[in-house]
Amino acid sequence: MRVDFTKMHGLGNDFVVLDARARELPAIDQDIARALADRRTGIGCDQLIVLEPSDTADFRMRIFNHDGGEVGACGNASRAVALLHGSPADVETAGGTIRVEPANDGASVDMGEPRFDWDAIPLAYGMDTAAMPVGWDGLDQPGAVNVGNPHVIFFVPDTDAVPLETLGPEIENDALFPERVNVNVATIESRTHIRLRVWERGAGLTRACGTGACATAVHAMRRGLVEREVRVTLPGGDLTIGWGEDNRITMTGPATESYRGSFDWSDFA
Ligand SMILES: N[C@H](CCC[C@H](N)C(=O)O)C(=O)O
Repeated sequence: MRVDFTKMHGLGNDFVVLDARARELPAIDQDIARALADRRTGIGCDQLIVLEPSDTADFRMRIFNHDGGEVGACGNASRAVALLHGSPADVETAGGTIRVEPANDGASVDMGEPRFDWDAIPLAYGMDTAAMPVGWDGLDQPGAVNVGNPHVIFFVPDTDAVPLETLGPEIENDALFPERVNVNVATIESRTHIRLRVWERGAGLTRACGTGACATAVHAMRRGLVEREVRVTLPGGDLTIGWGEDNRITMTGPATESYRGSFDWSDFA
């Protein structure tokens, strides 16, 4: 069975997008997702995105990390899907329903409301998620926010000085995080500018993480460190994050279609 795909990215965080809204695809499992995401033997991407019909929204977006794990949110992919869809839409995800609005060379996404309760992150036991009494090798007193997926956020003097390639997986897989976690290290450059690097759960170091930018901005706002709209600079570029009086997070930034292709399903199944 030949299957079409669209290769896309948001600030270098890249995706293989399969559109199963008009044509049903065979069942996708962790093994197939991992095989397609593999950069050596597959098509290669940080996340595999599958669009499907939905009973509760305009359509459904399923998100599989590079390691095959299915997760609840992907900010950069939400903008890519907005560009692909071409008009405003409500999109069902495992982490909640979001609203995407395509704009010139990207999109704005209403990512919904952040969750701060320890058991909504989730954490293995109760604590103050605005200033957690934990630390790892010089990274301490983080915050935690769920924006459809779990994030832990550390403020540091210099994001580039943090050995995220070793500390990231250590924290990602710590027993404190029963569903693992995305690890954010951020520097507050000003009241309207944050610099951010992310070790992503199930994908490792990526060029950008949209939900990481949302979680980090909201945590910094919660601590009173920045205004309610900030520019977040990731290795791949900038996103604008707002946290409205309605408690909803808005993320605005670029999205890019790289190329279109097709593959034979039996090569990966
Ligand atoms: N690694 C994330 C999913 C992708 C998030 C990131 N690519 C984004 O743009 O939000 C997780 O396991 O929750």
